[in-house]
Amino acid sequence: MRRQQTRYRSDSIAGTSTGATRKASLVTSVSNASPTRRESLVKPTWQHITPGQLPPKTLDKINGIASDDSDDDGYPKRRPSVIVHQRQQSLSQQPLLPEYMSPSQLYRDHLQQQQQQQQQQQQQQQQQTSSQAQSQSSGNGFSSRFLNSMRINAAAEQQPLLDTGGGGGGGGGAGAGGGAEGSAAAAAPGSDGAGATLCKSAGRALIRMISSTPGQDEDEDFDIMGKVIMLGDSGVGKTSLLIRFRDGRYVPSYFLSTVGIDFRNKVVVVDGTRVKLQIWDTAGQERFRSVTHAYYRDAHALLLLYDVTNKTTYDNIRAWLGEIREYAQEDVVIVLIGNKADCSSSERQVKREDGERLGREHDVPFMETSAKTGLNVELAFTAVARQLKSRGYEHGDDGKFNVHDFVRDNTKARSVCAQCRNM
Ligand SMILES: Nc1nc2c(ncn2[C@@H]2O[C@H](COP(=O)(O)OP(=O)(O)OP(=O)(O)O)[C@@H](O)[C@H]2O)c(=O)[nH]1
Repeated sequence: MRRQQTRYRSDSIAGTSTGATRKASLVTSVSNASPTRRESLVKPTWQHITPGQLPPKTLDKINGIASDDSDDDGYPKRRPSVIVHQRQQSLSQQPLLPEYMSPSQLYRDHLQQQQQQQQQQQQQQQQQTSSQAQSQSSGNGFSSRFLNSMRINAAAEQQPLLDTGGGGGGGGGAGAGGGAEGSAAAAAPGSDGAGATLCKSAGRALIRMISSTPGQDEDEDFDIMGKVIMLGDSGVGKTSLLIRFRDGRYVPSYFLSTVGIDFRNKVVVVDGTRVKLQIWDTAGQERFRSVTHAYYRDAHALLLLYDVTNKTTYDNIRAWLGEIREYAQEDVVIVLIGNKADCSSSERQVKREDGERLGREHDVPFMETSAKTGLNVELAFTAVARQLKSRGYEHGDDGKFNVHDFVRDNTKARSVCAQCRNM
């Protein structure tokens, strides 16, 4: 299914959100930094990506990084400390949208665009209602079938995102997930590229705004809270992985792309300690990059994803690491994830060994996951939760948790799901 083509620019990483020339290097997520990690980082360069389609040829080489990442530039290094709360404390004061989202002109512009699009849709809807079953809508060229399917799709998508019951579902074939899939499949063939783009943005944006309404989990009690950000190219499966972890289900979303940024909370119990993960799902598309940069700085952990069926997303991991060095804290926990491990070997473009090598090179734990089958999804978030708990050692942990060992000991081998095998 066609997804919007995205072009990454190398200049998108040139500036900082603060305007300061920050050159602090991201040394490691653990205290004994390996010098090889610093030296192996290469200059971030983005490549073209067409999620869901065959990627363009990988560049022959990626440029070497300027080694001006010394720590003595005087930039104040703010270390994110794990927030330790007492039980029964509520998160109800949390803003619906964080205050530092509003200064982003990019995001405001985008919201404006969406409002215009929604107004257009409402007008279209009124026209359709008055003309009773007209098959083609007048005006901007989008068919009524397309617009209807978009509404159905938004409604179907909204349900699982709002559902905090977690109810197992799995499989993604039934209920709301199935509805989303069905409407997506119905809409796409009838919509041209521009239509698909509108649908991706408008549909998902609407969902995001609605689903950001404070939910029942805000009152959940916890001992430790950590902010986790999911990063990676568009289409690697960040949203799918989050939904799988949060709700235990897989929702195929063929042409819906995340707009801006959103978060979900989930409490993970680690040896009796309740660790609340505030998980931020970012948009992989380059046009939202400046929005998400603002969130790196106080993140405790980053899940950095690539798609094992798309080599370009793997190649871009180095550029992502460059951004992390630029914007995140030095001691942020990073977990490298190769998602869509359920897919067959004929679809696979990145070997597991390549992921392992990249992880070693940058001194970050690596695992392959599948949002579709659930493979290692819990592990990814549990590893982060354990690491955060380890840092909040006043709750009894000795602080000697080793995330590398934990991931290595608990990673399950990939399995190919029957559906993918038959694709
Ligand atoms: N086979 C398979 N498909 C997956 C998996 N995870 C995600 N997908 C599919 O990949 C596509 C993109 O998934 P998303 O979760 O929307 O990707 P994303 O990284 O959030 O994309 P952006 O929101 O654009 O940044 C969707 O069609 C998903 O159904 C997986 O583990 N296995």
